[in-house]
Amino acid sequence: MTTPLAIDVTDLTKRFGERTVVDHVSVKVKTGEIMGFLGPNGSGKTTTIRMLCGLLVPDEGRGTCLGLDVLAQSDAIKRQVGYMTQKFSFYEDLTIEENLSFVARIYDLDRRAQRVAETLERLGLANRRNQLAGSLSGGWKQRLALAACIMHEPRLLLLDEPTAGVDPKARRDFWDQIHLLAAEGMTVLVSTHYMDEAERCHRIAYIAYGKLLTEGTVDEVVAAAGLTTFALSGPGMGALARLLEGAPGVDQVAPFGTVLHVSGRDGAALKATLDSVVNGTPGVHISADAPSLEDVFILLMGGAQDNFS
Ligand SMILES: Nc1ncnc2c1ncn2[C@@H]1O[C@H](COP(=O)(O)OP(=O)(O)OP(=O)(O)O)[C@@H](O)[C@H]1O
Repeated sequence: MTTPLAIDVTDLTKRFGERTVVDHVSVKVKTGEIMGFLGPNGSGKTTTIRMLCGLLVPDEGRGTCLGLDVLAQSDAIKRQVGYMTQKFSFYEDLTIEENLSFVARIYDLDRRAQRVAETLERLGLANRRNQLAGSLSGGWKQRLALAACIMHEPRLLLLDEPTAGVDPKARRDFWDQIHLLAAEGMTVLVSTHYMDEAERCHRIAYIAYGKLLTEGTVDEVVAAAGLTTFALSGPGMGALARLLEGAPGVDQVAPFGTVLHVSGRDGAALKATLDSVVNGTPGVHISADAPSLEDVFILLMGGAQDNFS
């Protein structure tokens, strides 16, 4: 049996005044899939996500979200969406449980006490139910925010840069939780700038200047970029980086700690440049390396800027 599509949209376009902010974007997301949206600041990720779930009406395009028409049935879609924005707010002098009860009342949910109890349990907040929200660390605050937006049992969860400013352990816990929700059948759309978050998504889409440049699993996106990458290490990496910038076959030079990643789409030209430039530099070690997602995104961003300017 094939998994049904939670999202199936074609040519979504949004203009603000003269500017086309999202330009004919087509996306399919399966039910229970975690889809990450990446791209430079202001590239249209949030606008795309908001159109996908009925929060914003597209100027062009068509399609369905949760089996409902994104143009004609946006109100019905919205009711089945949980949206965790970057800036979530609580009453700091209310406990976790009181905050959730308050949210349940605002949204006029039925079975309020039961929903609050179930959500506390589901997100591992039950032991802390009496703790004041104002005294929580960043990671627990974020978990409370997640609890607040899944209490009405949405089928689609939108996370806008969910772990900005949260420490690595809390980020990992948060992502474990997101995977549990997805395994229960919730579809999740995430916008992020973090490579480690991207790598936790089932699929990713890269958007720049309103255009969808690539999408797929991390491995597919890396393979589709067709990059050859070499890792250089040894003395004088700074000087070597300056020599290699813009040389034939070199599309990008990026330091990763003490190692220099040098990448290009023309593998033979890149190898020839490295042979001639690095030859004669004593102590420099070169090895072929797998391109990282970050290498690919930096390249895509550079290419998009060239096309845009
Ligand atoms: N309601 C609006 N009216 C006018 N312009 C808008 C509106 N909403 C967004 N924009 C503009 O559209 C562009 C895309 O914004 P969007 O928030 O979708 O980008 P983003 O990729 O999510 O960015 P970031 O990574 O910075 O959050 C930006 O230039 C933004 O200023």
